[in-house]
Amino acid sequence: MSIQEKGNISIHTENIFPIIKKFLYSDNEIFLRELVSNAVDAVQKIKRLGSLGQFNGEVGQPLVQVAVDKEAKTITISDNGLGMTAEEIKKYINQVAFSGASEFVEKFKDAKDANEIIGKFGLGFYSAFMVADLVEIQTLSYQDGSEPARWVCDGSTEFEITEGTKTTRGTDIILHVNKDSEEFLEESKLQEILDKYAKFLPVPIKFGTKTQSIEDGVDEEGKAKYNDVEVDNIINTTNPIWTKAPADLSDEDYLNFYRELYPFSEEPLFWIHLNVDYPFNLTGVLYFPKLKNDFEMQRNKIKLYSRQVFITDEVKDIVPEFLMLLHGVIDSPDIPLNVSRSFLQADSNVKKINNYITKKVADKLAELFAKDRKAYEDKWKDIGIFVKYGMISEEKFYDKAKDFALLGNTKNELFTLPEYKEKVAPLQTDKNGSVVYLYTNDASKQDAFIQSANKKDYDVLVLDSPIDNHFINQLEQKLEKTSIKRVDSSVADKLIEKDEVNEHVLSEDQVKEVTEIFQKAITKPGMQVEIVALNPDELPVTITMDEFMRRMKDMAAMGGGMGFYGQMPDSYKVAINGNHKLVSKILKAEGEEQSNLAKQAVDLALLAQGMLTGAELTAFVSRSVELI
Ligand SMILES: Nc1ncnc2c1ncn2[C@@H]1O[C@H](COP(=O)(O)OP(=O)(O)OP(=O)(O)O)[C@@H](O)[C@H]1O
Repeated sequence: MSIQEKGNISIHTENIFPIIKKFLYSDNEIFLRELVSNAVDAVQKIKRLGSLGQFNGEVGQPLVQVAVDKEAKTITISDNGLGMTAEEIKKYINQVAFSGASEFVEKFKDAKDANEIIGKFGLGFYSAFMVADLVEIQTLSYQDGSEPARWVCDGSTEFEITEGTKTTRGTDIILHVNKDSEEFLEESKLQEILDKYAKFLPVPIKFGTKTQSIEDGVDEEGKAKYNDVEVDNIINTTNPIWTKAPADLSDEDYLNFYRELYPFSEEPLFWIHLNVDYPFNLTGVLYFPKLKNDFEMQRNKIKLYSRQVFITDEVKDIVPEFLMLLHGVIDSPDIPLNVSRSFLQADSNVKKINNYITKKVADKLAELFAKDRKAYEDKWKDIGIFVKYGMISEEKFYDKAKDFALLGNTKNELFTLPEYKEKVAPLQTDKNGSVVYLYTNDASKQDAFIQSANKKDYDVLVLDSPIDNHFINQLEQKLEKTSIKRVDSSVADKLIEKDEVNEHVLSEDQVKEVTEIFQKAITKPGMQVEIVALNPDELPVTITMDEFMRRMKDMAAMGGGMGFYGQMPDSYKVAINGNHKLVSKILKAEGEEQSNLAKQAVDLALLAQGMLTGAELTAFVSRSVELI
């Protein structure tokens, strides 16, 4: 066989392959994605040429094959696509689409992974050199009178084009796998990579064969007979549901697809089919999962595809942050995959896509709410977190969600924001005209406070998830004339300040005396005694932390830039109900009996707050035993 041409791949300066290898080593598995998608492209091109009447031959059954030969240490990717002439190889393969290694290195400085550069430089084909030290192309073009061509290159800038041996239309890419990459000669490894990147490619991809049991007539007893036969192992589904019209799909189709993507997950709550072609192209299906407690585990479950080729499951900048817990697939050829993250954030398509997804999610929730409120309420436990997170982080989402966000109270009733305001405004408006919403973040711990509030016919919301602190702040900013207080931030009578005041039964001197007695009885630091005139039915002693102080401390603890408050010692109010009969009893008592009664009352209040521990708890128990 005579050599037709020897030459240099047109890159200036030195060899780029060592650079490719060095920089891209971490995800060298993408060579298969690149070569298989080139093969798929070639098959689709011949189909298109056929339908345009520019190719009159037999298009045949489109097929891409991946084969491995362990002995020869080769991986071959074959297609029956349009093939290439020797001229085309020179044009498309030899002229690497950038001007040189120096530009490459310059541009690649900020890139974090191979994805970011491979496509950008039209290097898809050359990713083969990440795993092979010799790459061979055997190809036959569809064009009339074409000769088969062979190209071979050992990873230097030198190549060789000769006559080829291919007798049917299409291309074989043969990789002679290098020493470091022998793991790719394992079928299981290749299967895994194909599953990851090629599972939904639009052309059937064959990877070896598999045994299948098929029905073959009946036996003497009339029972079906089965025969084991070898069939092609087609690794992909060529038309996944996101490429179809929603009208052609049933709920079962969506659920099956979900099961295929996340085999061991619980059923999703509902889903949204995305489908736009202007001003950007995007299709996909997003599922609302049933949330578990471990949110981190559930992030990064959205897979990003470009024309059915898997690209990444890091969709952080494409999907709004608050929807990162959704699962599913997004497919868009319009997302720039080959640029750095900071560029992505500024990209106008990405912004539009972000807004579109947010809007679709809001519309879907509004629709579910309007169509079947009961079903929506049943799901609220799971979707509440998305909705609240969305309301906090995206203004536009807040505006839509304010009509379908729900607030739940300690009686397990759910209200929309307007409904809740209407419910509580009559009783819970303070003397300044502000409506006060009360909430608990731990209903069992704050039970005594909840009961006191309920006695006054106040309603208490349950806002006990980690996101609720932020949600409360957001609501206060957005809702007019509304303040939100934790139910234990004050004694019930003072939670909502009214004009009417309870009469004190104590004289001024008695107030002083009671204050002194209790101050002596308290051993914990940071406790402020205050004598208040409450309903005689209320508890004699109540310990509270001021709402403002508590929030500042919570924020400091979460690293919210409130360091100053974080360093402040805890400070509590000890409210003594001057109208309680125990207080008159204490006033009448003397000496040790008096101080013991006061101590006992304070300890009971501490106990109710879960603040009585250690030696103090032990002392309380012995004192209690004495008293009974
Ligand atoms: N299997 C094939 N059959 C026919 N032509 C091919 C095949 N593989 C590669 N080519 C040709 O070689 C060109 C270069 O391929 P390469 O993968 O380097 O870049 P690309 O596919 O154009 O872009 P990218 O892969 O970066 O998205 C292709 O555009 C195509 O014309």
